[in-house]
Amino acid sequence: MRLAFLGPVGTYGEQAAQRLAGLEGLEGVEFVPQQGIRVVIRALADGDCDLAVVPVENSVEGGVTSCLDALWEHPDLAVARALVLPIRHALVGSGPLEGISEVLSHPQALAQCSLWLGEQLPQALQLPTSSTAEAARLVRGSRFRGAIASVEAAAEHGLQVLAYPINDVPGNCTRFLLLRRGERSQRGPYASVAFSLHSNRPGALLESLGCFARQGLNMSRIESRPSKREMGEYIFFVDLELPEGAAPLEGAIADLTPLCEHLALFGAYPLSNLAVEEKAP
Ligand SMILES: O=C(O)C(=O)C[C@]1(C(=O)O)C=C[C@@H](O)C=C1
Repeated sequence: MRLAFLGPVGTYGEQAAQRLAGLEGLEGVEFVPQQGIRVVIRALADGDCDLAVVPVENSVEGGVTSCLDALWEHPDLAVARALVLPIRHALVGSGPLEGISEVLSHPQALAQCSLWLGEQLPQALQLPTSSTAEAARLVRGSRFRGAIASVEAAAEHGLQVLAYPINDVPGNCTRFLLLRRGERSQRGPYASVAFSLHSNRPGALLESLGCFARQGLNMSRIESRPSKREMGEYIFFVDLELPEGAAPLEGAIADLTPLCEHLALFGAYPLSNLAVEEKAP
């Protein structure tokens, strides 16, 4: 079984992929690194891989927009499981911290460390890369370039840890999804849906959210993304808690369907939260 993740080795995506494969009880998994989140999803959609792991939301920076857009574009993909991973960034490199004039990393990681960078390396140029581990790979051999990546990525790519932890919020964590092709389940403690509405009129969004409220479903997240067709037209992404099985979800979807131009259930699935487990005594 081939599992696509955001490469190269040493990304948080790889850590999440290994944990999620373990939680699914999968054996003999071949972890296949890819060059970007959209490429990860395409590897699954095109049949090159059987599973994919992608980040969907960070506790500080919010939704990973490329993941949300790709889910909307691929109705053949389903969410099988979710995992919240604590994210503890390090500044890694080969020279002393004082000599660093360029910092490379994934834009999400640069944003998650922006206060630290502003205080410790205010003059350094910030350069975006396709992943944190790619940044680590690129700074090898340089004394003036540093990367924001995990401590594991530093070891993987033969770099020193120059500062740790450097994320601005101590509880920084990212939610990852395990995706597969095929039917989207309606059974599980969490569900993700997205919809676009027929009409842009007063109360239209309120009416659509009422479908969840009437079934007693708690929304754990709502986020809108532009439809990309015209200004002011949106797709709404909603995560729901399903404490009482599939029936309330089926009821909500039945009520919501006539209000929507397009409605997609990405699946109902279990979620493991390693950030909560880390805090537990
Ligand atoms: O670059 C990585 O290591 C990733 O796994 C990507 C990613 C992201 O896209 O959010 C994952 C976790 C962190 O939030 C920072 C970067």
